[in-house]
Amino acid sequence: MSKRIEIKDLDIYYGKFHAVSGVNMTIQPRSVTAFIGSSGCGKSTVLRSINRMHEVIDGAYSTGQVLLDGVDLYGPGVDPVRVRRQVGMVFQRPNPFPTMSIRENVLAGVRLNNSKVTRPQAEEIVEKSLQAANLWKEVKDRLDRPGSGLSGGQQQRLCIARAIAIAPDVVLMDEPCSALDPISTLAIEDLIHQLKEEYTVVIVTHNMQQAARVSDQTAFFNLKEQGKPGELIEVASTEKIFHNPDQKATEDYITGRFG
Ligand SMILES: Nc1ncnc2c1ncn2[C@@H]1O[C@H](COP(=O)(O)OP(=O)(O)OP(=O)(O)O)[C@@H](O)[C@H]1O
Repeated sequence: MSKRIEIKDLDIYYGKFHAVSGVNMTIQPRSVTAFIGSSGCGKSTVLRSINRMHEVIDGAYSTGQVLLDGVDLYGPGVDPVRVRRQVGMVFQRPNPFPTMSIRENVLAGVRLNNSKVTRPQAEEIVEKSLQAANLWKEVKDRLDRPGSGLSGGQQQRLCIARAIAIAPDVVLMDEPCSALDPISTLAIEDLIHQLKEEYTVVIVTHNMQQAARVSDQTAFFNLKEQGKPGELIEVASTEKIFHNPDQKATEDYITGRFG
């Protein structure tokens, strides 16, 4: 199920270092939002705050709210492990578990959440997730072979299958194509278009054309100056950000004048 994300007055710290300041934005269900901006402005940090992943770093914390269909992920009593079940994540480098088979890679998160999954249920989840990740046809005859034997692009689609196997509400992607060749990149971009039919998708990308191709909404982050926290400068439809942004800094970045 796809859910709406609302980020309210979000500040994020790594110990004493104030990494990101005052982020406010809404992300609609069944849409793709791209985070763009120069290196170090906090895109990955904000992305990771949407499933509380930044908290695994010692001393990291945040203030403000991240609401999923109105429920604050940082509210009292909310278990971060539960949050990570609702909000899946795909990383820059494909990271299948190398010794596990393709089948067991898809099921890894499912088994953590529910050890009682039956064999027929497991088979159904494997096929459905690999179909949804556009990988089924390529691997259906070798589900027992190691995930590490696949190409880089296939491994990334396997990681996407693993992320969606747990039926999350949101899929986060941190530069999912940066380690891939152009053909594999296009396969992942096609997949992102399909994923938004069922999920809320948020992607960090350094590739402007990719942001323009895959996203409905774009958020531009920037540093006011070195040493200051990153800020959300502007968020709007991708069409507007790329053709008629309100802020000069956005226009300068889009047109390659800086960043
Ligand atoms: N684990 C960490 N410990 C301390 N500081 C960190 C950590 N991770 C990130 N930072 C700092 O937080 C700021 C934001 O980093 P972040 O990785 O979110 O930026 P980014 O916009 O995603 O950058 P890039 O585009 O280079 O990936 C940077 O100053 C970075 O050095």
